[in-house]
Amino acid sequence: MNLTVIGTGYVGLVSGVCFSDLGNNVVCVDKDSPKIEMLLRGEVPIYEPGLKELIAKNTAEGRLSFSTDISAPVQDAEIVFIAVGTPQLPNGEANLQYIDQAAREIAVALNGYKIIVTKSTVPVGTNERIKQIIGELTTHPFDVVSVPEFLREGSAIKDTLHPDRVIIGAESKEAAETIAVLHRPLTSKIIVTDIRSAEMIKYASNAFLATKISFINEIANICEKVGADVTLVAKGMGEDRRIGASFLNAGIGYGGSCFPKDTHALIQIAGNVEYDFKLLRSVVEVNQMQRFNVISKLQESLEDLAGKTVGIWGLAFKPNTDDVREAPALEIVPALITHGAKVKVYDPIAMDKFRKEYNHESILWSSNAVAAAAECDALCLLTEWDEFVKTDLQQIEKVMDRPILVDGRNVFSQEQIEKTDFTYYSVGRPMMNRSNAQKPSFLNI
Ligand SMILES: NC(=O)c1ccc[n+]([C@@H]2O[C@H](COP(=O)([O-])OP(=O)(O)OC[C@H]3O[C@@H](n4cnc5c(N)ncnc54)[C@H](O)[C@@H]3O)[C@@H](O)[C@H]2O)c1
Ligand SMILES: O=c1ccn([C@@H]2O[C@H](COP(=O)(O)OP(=O)(O)O[C@H]3O[C@H](CO)[C@@H](O)[C@H](O)[C@H]3O)[C@@H](O)[C@H]2O)c(=O)[nH]1
Repeated sequence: MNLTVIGTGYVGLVSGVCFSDLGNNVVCVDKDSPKIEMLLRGEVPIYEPGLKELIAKNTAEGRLSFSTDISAPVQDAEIVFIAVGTPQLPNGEANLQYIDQAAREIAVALNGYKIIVTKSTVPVGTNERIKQIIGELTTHPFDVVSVPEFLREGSAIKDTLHPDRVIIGAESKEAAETIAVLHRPLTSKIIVTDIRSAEMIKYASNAFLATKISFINEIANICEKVGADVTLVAKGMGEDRRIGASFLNAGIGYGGSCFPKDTHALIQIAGNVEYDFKLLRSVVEVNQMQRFNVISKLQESLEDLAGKTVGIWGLAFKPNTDDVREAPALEIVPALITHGAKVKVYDPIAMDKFRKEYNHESILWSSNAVAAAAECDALCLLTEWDEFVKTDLQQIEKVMDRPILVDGRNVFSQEQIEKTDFTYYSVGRPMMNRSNAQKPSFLNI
């Protein structure tokens, strides 16, 4: 099929590239000309494992191209995807200005029947709004279909090529069938719904996952007070198939471009119909507090942070991405500086993006993990990059001024810590050090 994708960000680029890899002809369009120029030079504007290779392969085979012009690609396409951003407005609602603009541009370019697929995450009723905007500007026939996207950054290609399910929200049976045919090579689990339900499935899914994270983080906070270990608790809970083991990793809370904005948007969607989504408001509040547990633990171990040097491992909101949108590091690093600390930071990929969002004279930008730990009074792990997880902690403690480690993602085991002199704080697990003999863990018996 001939496809055009409007918006060449994490979702549009990955979807376009994967559809081309399945044999479709795809044009990825973006109004950001430096981004398109990079792609035309064979460079990739975002970091996503495997993406560069897949772009090179499909451009070389002539199925994938890039453009800043929307007209010709829309005219040549049977299906036009909208994958533009829907960022958060100050009041929490989704900003639909990019959606509206894309809809107007598609309408003006139309030259005959097309299916317009919304992949962006949009509030309930937005696809009807897109239909109205386009309908007012064209006499050509078209259908609007909602196909919300569920990919995760860092595993976006795998998620796109092997989705758990594909949701198709449509008014037209024929349009739904065409979109189902396009997705059938990816999965047999295709669920067709009305458009409003499809829009709601996306927000409800993200809100539920965010709820799981805030739930386990609160359990972790209680575990710390009662002397239980949240990793064992999560393991025990997760074996119950009704609960499931995923998204029960306690830590410093969720970040990223989706959960924070989509939970706020759903609270607003509910509020607009006079429903107070109390549970979700608490999920957001718990998440906001959780990241500052790192600061409390540093204060517990160092007392006054003024004049201390703290190493930070990880700036991206999760591993395997360069995305720092709503990353916990963007609040933790400034908070440390406000308390008077010097901060040495290192991330394998996200340093440049972080620096664009936040820079300060109290930050030392380190070139590797060991350098970020060197001469520090304490070290905090904020993102569980493999590089940190596989580090030799004995080497790290040697380069530090004081062996204090705050692990915001629970990546190190009791056995690893016992081989060191670290005073080790994690989330929902007991503090460990040489003088604090731990009860054995029974996890592997
Ligand atoms: N990032 C994710 O992991 C993810 C996953 C699922 C769903 N989503 C949703 O998908 C949507 C896109 O997210 P993203 O992270 O890919 O955004 P992004 O900010 O990375 O990319 C959006 C792109 O759209 C372009 N754009 C905006 N208006 C345009 C127009 N009129 N014409 C052409 N290009 C235009 C921008 O220049 C930008 O490059 C959002 O609604 C988001 O909530 C994101
Ligand atoms: O047990 C867990 C799982 C995740 N996280 C955190 O939650 C955030 C989000 O992680 P993840 O969901 O893996 O990444 P995203 O790329 O933000 O993907 C989410 O948001 C996307 C955008 O809507 C959806 O498409 C995906 O299905 C949804 O998982 C990150 O900060 C993680 O560190 C935890 O703290 N504990």
